[in-house]
Amino acid sequence: MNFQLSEEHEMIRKMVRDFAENEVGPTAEERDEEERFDREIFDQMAELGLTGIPWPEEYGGIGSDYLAYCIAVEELSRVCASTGVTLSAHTSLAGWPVYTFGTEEQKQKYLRPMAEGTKIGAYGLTEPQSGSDAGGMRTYAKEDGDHWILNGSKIFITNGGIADIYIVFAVTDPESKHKGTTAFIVEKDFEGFSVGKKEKKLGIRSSPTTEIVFDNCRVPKENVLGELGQGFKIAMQTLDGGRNGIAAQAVGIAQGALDASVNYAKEREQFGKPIAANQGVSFKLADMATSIEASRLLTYQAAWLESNKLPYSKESAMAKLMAGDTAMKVTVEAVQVFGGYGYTKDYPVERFMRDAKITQIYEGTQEIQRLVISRMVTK
Ligand SMILES: CC(C)(COP(=O)(O)OP(=O)(O)OC[C@H]1O[C@@H](n2cnc3c(N)ncnc32)[C@H](O)[C@@H]1OP(=O)(O)O)[C@@H](O)C(=O)NCCC(=O)NCCSC(=O)C1=CCCCC1
Repeated sequence: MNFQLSEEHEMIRKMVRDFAENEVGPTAEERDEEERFDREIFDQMAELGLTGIPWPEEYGGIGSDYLAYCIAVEELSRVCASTGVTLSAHTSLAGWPVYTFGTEEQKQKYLRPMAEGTKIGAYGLTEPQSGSDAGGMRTYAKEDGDHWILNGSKIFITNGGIADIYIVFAVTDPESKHKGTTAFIVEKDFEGFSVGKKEKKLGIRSSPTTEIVFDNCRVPKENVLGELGQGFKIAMQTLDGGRNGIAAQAVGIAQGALDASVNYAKEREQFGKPIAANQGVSFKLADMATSIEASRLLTYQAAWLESNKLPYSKESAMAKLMAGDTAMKVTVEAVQVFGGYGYTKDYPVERFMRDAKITQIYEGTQEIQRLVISRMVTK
């Protein structure tokens, strides 16, 4: 067993950290305030190869692995969780299903531009009536000659409105329950596709979250992803890998909050000494650091398993559960270390705290992670 990252992984971490600190961090607070997505940052990520980390060069990627991708999401989220999730949804939720289930033609047409970063990807599963119960979706697809006609809507779509390519799930055979769902690749310019309401959110405010609407949306038959009726399994398998990305995002948020807290605790003096000299503060920092390290190890393990084509559904759910709870706990503690200043926008910890909350909700709530884990440990 080797816990040392490879030279390639260390190099990717250093490259992304430099980029995050110099290009992403300085505008994070402003973009959060203005709820503004910055396409230029995405384009810079594309130039660095970050938009296609795990995909082979033949599909426009840099041919690295899922661990390198998680390290990138972690480092981005250490300064800006919105940028972290933009990359996570783009890679894990849009790129992955095309790479795994797409035909050669679909990979060249859709994965390549996503990997090269000329197009942005998104994933549409959740509907107003079906969140945790993903199988309860109502978006319906009907055959019409060479096309499928989609009707319905999806909500809470990360990268909604900025994405060019949407991986969408719809019922093609209502009689067959889970086996009656099919995955489609929908382009933003397809007739009948539109972007609906944009959400105003507590956190990850510079990552757009919207509704997407299908009003007799015409999808060519060659845009069915995988087999007819295979959609639910594609959706679930996609989420397994997506959870690694969100676990990495949570680790990054928590690390950013810890780093800020350590610096502050060493500088801030009360009663004639730095507050870090008090065990009431330094023990908090010790607990924060320990939970982050445990979350990181679970996350890297899940990403390593995925990279090595070993089963990882349980491990990715565990990583997301542990890291999401850690991010929430650590960021609340970070605000406490900063005291009154932590509650203001003069320091980043209030943003980290707001951003952390979503990691306990999306890509499956913590309760759904427990459901997935408990089903696997009791089977
Ligand atoms: C886990 C879950 C609650 C399960 O459901 P049920 O009990 O209805 O389904 P069940 O009876 O477990 O299964 C049906 C078939 O499906 C196969 N399968 C299940 N998991 C998997 C899997 N992991 N891999 C392969 N096959 C799977 C299962 O074997 C069965 O097949 P069979 O009929 O036996 O042939 C599922 O619904 C879920 O997960 N919800 C959370 C959604 C949720 O997480 N959104 C998140 C939306 S996206 C999002 O939040 C973000 C997007 C952008 C970025 C940020 C976040």
